[in-house]
Amino acid sequence: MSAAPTSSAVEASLTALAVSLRGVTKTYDNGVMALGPLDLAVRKGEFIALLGPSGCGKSTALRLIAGLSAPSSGTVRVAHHEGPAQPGHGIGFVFQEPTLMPWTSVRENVRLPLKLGGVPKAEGRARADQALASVGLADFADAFPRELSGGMKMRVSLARALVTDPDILLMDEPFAALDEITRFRLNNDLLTLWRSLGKTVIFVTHSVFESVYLSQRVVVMTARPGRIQADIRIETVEPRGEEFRTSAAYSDYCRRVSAALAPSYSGQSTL
Ligand SMILES: Nc1ncnc2c1ncn2[C@@H]1O[C@H](COP(=O)(O)OP(=O)(O)OP(=O)(O)O)[C@@H](O)[C@H]1O
Repeated sequence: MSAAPTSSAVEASLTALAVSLRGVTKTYDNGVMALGPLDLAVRKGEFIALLGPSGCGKSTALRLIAGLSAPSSGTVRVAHHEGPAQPGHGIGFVFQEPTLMPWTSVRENVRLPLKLGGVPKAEGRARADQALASVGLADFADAFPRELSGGMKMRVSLARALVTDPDILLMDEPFAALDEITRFRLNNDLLTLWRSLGKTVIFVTHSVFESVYLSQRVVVMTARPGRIQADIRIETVEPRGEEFRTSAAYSDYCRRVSAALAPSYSGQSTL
């Protein structure tokens, strides 16, 4: 019989978690049961992909983790915070749309979270420039959003999420609207950033290929109400790069993830 874990061992395993959802459900006011019960644990520094059919509750799960919405039951725990997370505290959110303010510069767009947090202007500008440099846009701080391509706008959105130096980055289909070449480039740049910054990333996507390429774990969700259908660890030589995309291991993982996803689509029209 194995010995019971000591309290310090339990404490150590808890502190290693960035996010934990236990028995979480979400039913909206209109009666739609979007989620759950959902159990999910994400370790600090881990990069996970949440993959599932449209409407299965992926965005709902991110909103609960971000503290933008409350669960109907169960507990959401973010790092050391019990209960609802405080928006903007330790969490950066990147949406599918870059949602930039068209009337002001790229630098001011990135500085916004710091401005709202009361950070002095000079410091905010310096930190915004630093965040822009980290996403390869050092030369575009004075440009306006209308002057940028779709991929560049998404980089600005990423810089804005990083400018507060959050521990956790929540990304909701950020590259879905981009062409494939731009998307691949952003995938690589995101991996480079993740390796250098050591943040926990939860990345929502519809794409099996993207989920396998980016993440250490692909969490496949069922159709609504979203639960965990499969949790697949992607083990490969790190740091992974373009050669991973064309490897046999990559194809094998994509097949496994697709097979795990298939039941979530049963009964749904594919038209
Ligand atoms: N504020 C809301 N009020 C009522 N229903 C909602 C609300 N937000 C989402 N829903 C419903 O909850 C379900 C889950 O939505 P959610 O956006 O979380 O799914 P998703 O997996 O992110 O979908 P997609 O991949 O299409 O973006 C959907 O049926 C959606 O219509």
